[in-house]
Amino acid sequence: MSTQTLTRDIFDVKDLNLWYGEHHALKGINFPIQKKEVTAMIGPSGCGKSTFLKTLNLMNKMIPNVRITGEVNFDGENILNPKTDLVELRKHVGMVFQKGNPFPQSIYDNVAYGPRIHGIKKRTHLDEIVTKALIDVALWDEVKDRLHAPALGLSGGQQQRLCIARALATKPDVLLMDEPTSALDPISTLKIEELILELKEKYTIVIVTHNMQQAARVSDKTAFFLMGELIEVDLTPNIFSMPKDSRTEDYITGRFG
Ligand SMILES: Nc1ncnc2c1ncn2[C@@H]1O[C@H](COP(=O)(O)OP(=O)(O)OP(=O)(O)O)[C@@H](O)[C@H]1O
Repeated sequence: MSTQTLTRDIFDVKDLNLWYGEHHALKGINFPIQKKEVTAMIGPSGCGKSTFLKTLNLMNKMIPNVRITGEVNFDGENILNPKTDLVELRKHVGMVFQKGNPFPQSIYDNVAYGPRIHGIKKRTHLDEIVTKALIDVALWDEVKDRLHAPALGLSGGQQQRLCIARALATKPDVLLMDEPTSALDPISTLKIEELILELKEKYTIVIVTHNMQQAARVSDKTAFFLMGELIEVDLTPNIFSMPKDSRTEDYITGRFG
């Protein structure tokens, strides 16, 4: 999969539909996502934000009874094509979940996990990758003296930064984040938000958040989902100050959801 492309859209999603059994969870989504921007997805519970996010690296492909139609073009290739190599795709499109979910291994082994899967065995090379990823998430100073201690001994906020480091260690192009701060205290949340703003220099970030202030603080574009439909996507200040659709306005002004 080439990481070179002439267009600024890293994803171009066309007429995407997804069903869980009979339930039509994503309805005709058309959504270009631009490189090196932060795109936030907001909307009431159950509107399909996580489902959409997971479709970008096919995390939901293995769920029984899922049917997906349309196109999810990543770097010019439709990943819905059955030939897509999922391990390779997830190397390029990493994911961070709601709650930091480190493996029950050392801090070092958590970060080295992805590179090892991709065949990197040389200790000096792994050391370099682990150090860089931990520096990138501003965790290095806190853990450099205990790299071989269990990752589960870290605080919740540190665990979440470790999981971001683990995702960064395979050098992805895109980082998908599913409510990455919902289980964190305000200070840890602030650190992750600062990190997102730094990471967007190098990565494309797509984030699901329930926190509209967070979307306003960290994202360049905001997409509003409602009952499986993408109602509108625009520059974040436009969505929060002059949304085009009355349903977006009702949601952001707290009239429902
Ligand atoms: N594995 C699954 N099997 C069946 N239905 C599912 C599955 N995952 C999600 N759904 C359904 O699909 C719809 C969209 O769910 P999704 O998790 O994408 O919404 P969301 O907007 O991310 O919600 P929340 O904000 O509460 O996390 C919901 O009705 C949900 O119940």
